[in-house]
Amino acid sequence: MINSIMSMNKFGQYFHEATFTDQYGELKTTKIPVVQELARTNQFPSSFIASSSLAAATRLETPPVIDIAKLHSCDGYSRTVELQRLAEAAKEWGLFLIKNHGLVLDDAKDVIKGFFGLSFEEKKASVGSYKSVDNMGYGKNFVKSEDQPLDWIDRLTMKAAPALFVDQSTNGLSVWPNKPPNFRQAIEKYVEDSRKVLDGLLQDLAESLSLDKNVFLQHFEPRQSEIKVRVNYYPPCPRPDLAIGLMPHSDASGLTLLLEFGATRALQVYKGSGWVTLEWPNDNSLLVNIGDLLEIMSNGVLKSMWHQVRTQLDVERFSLAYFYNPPPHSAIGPVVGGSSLEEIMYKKVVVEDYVSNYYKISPTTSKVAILYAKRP
Ligand SMILES: O=C(O)CCC(=O)C(=O)O
Ligand SMILES: [Fe+2]
Repeated sequence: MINSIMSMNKFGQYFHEATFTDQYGELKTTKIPVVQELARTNQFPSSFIASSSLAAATRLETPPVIDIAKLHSCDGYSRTVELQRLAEAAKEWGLFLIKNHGLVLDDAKDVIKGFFGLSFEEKKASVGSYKSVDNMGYGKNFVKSEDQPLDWIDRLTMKAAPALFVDQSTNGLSVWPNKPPNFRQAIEKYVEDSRKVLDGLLQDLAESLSLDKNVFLQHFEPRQSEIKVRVNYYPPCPRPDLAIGLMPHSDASGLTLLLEFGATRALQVYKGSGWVTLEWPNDNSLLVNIGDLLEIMSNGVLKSMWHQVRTQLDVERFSLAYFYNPPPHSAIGPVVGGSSLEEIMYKKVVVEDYVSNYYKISPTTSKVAILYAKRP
């Protein structure tokens, strides 16, 4: 198998162009092989060998499962118990699965499969071309240099809200694919329906911490809050022992809602002192992550998680990560419970400043982006 490792310049045919600002402030463009095309021909360029050794996760665990029906229940006892479980999950794990959320996932899954089922040329034509410095569009995220180890992933990122957003960095080009023809409609429906679930969870999370139920939600102004949707495709990988699907990171979001299908046991979270592989029932469950912004807003009581994705030899995997953020120009800071004894861990930050610093310094080898908001 090892002789399938080849140098990158043999893969000139199918590539993404990643644009980044180098250490001297100059705009650079580099060519990145398209992993879906490499997987088709069972090729593994050495540029995909991860920099750190990929120790096998020692534990396989199912994250806490929160029942949305119980959170909405008229039965006060059921609701109180579920709120308590929610608080424990968000504090200890920084994530939880949700069930009985009422969301229909089939159309979103179908259009995602449909897009990645197109040929490379069709995919490129479907989304247009634009600079990817802002990590939008079809390509790769977090590419910052020509010699950085690459993730075994192809990604498609769109801004789904505010609805009328005109993005300067894409020079007016729409980053929504026009194939499959119902792609945008299906994802927008999923986004709008999910927003209600996330708004409810923001209230439930506040209540579970004995705070006023709107302390978090009030920052997510409905017309200006920002929603980015990132569709991740991890094709089968010839060397899952050497490559990483998605490098370790925390999300620079308020909340992230994650839908996965295809391979399971791929997402890992750093918990305690090691990586835990998440065992995820193959049903309608979705995963909710606490992002850095909610960690800041909760004064560090809720934790954003450090996570990564591993690849598999013969199974492909899809995921849709939905990043829910307060409006870019708004300022967020810790909401405290009213006790003057509580130590304030974070300062106020403007959301877009936080996010742009996050992208400026990523990728990082540990959870340091949040130091930007730490009080001295
Ligand atoms: O694919 C996954 O399970 C995780 C994706 C993710 O963490 C991200 O897109 O930020
Ligand atoms: Fe993530």
